[in-house]
Amino acid sequence: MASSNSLPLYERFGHKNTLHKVMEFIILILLLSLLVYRLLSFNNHGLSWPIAFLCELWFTFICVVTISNKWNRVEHKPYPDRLLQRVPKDELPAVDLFVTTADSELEPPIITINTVLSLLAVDYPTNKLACYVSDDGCSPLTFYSLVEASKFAKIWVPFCKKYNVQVRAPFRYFTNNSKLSGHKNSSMEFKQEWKIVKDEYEQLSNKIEDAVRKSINPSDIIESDFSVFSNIQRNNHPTIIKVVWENKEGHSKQSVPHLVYVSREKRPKHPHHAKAGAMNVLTRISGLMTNAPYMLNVDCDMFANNPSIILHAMCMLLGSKSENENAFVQCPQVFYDGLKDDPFGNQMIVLWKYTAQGISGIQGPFYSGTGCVHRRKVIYGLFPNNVKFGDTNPKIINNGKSTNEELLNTFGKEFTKSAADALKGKAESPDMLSKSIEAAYQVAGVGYEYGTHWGKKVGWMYGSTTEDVLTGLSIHNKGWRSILYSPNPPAFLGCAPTGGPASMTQQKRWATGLLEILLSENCPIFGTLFASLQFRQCLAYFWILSWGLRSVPELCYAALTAYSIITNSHFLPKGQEPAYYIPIAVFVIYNMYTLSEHLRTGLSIRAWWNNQRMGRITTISAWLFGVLGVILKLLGISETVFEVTRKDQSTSSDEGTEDTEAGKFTFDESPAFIPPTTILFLQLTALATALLGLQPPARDGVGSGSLENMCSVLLVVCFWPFLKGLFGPGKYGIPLSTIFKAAGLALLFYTLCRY
Ligand SMILES: O=c1ccn([C@@H]2O[C@H](COP(=O)(O)OP(=O)(O)O[C@H]3O[C@H](CO)[C@@H](O)[C@H](O)[C@H]3O)[C@@H](O)[C@H]2O)c(=O)[nH]1
Ligand SMILES: [Mn+2]
Repeated sequence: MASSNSLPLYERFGHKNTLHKVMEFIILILLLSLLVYRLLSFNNHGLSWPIAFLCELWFTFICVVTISNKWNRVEHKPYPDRLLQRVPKDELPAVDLFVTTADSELEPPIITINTVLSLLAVDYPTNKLACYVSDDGCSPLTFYSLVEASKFAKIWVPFCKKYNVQVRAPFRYFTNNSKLSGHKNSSMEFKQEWKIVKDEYEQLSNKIEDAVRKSINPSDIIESDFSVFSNIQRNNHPTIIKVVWENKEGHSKQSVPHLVYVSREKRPKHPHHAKAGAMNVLTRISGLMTNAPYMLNVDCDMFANNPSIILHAMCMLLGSKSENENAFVQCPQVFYDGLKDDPFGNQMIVLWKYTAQGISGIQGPFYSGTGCVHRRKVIYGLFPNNVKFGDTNPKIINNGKSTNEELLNTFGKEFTKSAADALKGKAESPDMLSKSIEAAYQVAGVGYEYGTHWGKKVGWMYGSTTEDVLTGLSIHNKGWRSILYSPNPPAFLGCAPTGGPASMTQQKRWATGLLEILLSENCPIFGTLFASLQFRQCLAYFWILSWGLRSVPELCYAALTAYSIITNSHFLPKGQEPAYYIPIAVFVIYNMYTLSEHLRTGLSIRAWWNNQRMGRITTISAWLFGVLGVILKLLGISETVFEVTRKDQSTSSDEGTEDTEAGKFTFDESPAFIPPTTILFLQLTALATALLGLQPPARDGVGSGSLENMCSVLLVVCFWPFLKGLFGPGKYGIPLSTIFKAAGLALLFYTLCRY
């Protein structure tokens, strides 16, 4: 792809942020002085002093890591026009598109097919794309929906390209443009086509809705295709691979990319490795069918919102100085129809902006599971120094040699040739998908991976419920870099979980998975010591992998607050000491700092507050339980499982009544709600003790003071949703059993404090 045209295909811009850096340093200095104060006054205080010291040591360390993470924030800008000038359209590299779904109830098929349709319609030559859908739910409904969607795609894809439609997920397109009036394009032809396409989409969604409601049996419709689904159990069934649509027309205005449905074999006694397992099967099947050198993967709810995204990603992957620089391009996770002011604190807008851009300036963003384009070679375990374009003897294992035997041991028999081709950069694929179906069945079986390196050295890595971070880490360990790309409009949009329980499930899984990595042989420290992970990237990984661990110091600090008031002792400096102002200053500056991050991102004060509050709630509920989950796993008592997050169907505008309720916190029987409820009870008890003058006399003359009281009030304010939950009806109320358990724990704590 050499060309005289030497303009770069993408550029990198740094952000200066002096004010933030100054604030970060002030906070760090204040925290350090608090530590010094603790050390100087270590004697004459009880047990609360060392506990507070350890907590503050942790907070200080996290502060240092955060400073490192955000030190050089960078952004990237691609130049697709330059790419198109340099590479003729039909010489652009092929890209395989992966969509995963796992449960047709939690992940309604209409959502999945919208994602698929948006991918099929991206602005990229259709003969260079192939879309593979993995269905771990083995659901005939999902399959039926895909078959119907592929028929609709034949008018949808050409329509989008002809009129340069911006949002190519039809459900979004038609809710945003539900009336033709006010549309930019007003030609007669457009109006007619728009109406036809809209009608067709309505029919499609009605069909799927009907099928979901069981009023029609999908098997009546395409019988022969459906027989394989009869009497099938989700967790015990053979592989099903169906070429839903094969593009035999090449690249033309009317053509639609290949679409393949895959439900890999599942057997109760064989581990399936959740999403990581599904991704590896997709990698192999696509390797046999199309073997594209690049692979995009999205979760079933993450539709392509920016039709140029693949072209843009290609700029960054093809435009690096050498091919051995960037392993993958990750787009931020952005959500559509996000609730106003982020009441559940899970839209992560500030996180993606400040932290991810910062890490982008070190070795590159973490791989976050969706909205990411990988080089296939990288997924096959290649090291950057082994990649030479068209290298005839690629080395997978970093010892300089790769024999056929190595390939066989690594990838398995049926896959040796495909892997060798991909590693060599040979882009030959069979001219007919159906020719490779038989081999595809073999690589999708439960037994295929035994004796190979899938999940260990190549492919998506096993051993964590956050397989994404683990897979990205193994790539960074090899010395690869990665790129964060945040285009406007956002590349992909998905659904953020709403309601308390769904958020808790997700956060618990993340905390578990991340901690699993930290406590395994994949701990990033080894990556820095023995492999090519940069030191600051190691810190960045530590920052995310330790999310769950944060619950411990936060819980201790909250408990100390109550303990001090109940026993009339103190763990924070007293009014007459100069150190009194340290915690106050930390509190004020830290909040100004986070507030300014939110305001600069265009978010409201309310959104800032919600994020602060949910930060505290999530940490001592879901994250704490994540830690417990890992401890149980380490003790061999239980296994960690991948619980899929519920994806709510888009709340359309006519459900206005629901809106005000949507942001309200909801509860279920989950034990994760016990610790926050307990903490709330403890603070209320403590404050009541203080207000009613029931505190025992202070032992050393200095009892609890204003700082402890302020802390306690602050905690009550943070846990306000739980206070309301004590009295809320139905799902808005904390279940009685949870309340009793929490009250019991609080009483136990109180008694232990007093005696
Ligand atoms: O056994 C499984 C379980 C899940 N999935 C798919 O994995 C994706 C992510 O699941 P979801 O429940 O939406 O989890 P989230 O917490 O929203 O996902 C984030 O976190 C996960 C790791 O915890 C990553 O895998 C995801 O890519 C990332 O978006 C979905 O497409 C699922 O269909 C499977 O294919 N098989
Ligand atoms: Mn998701």
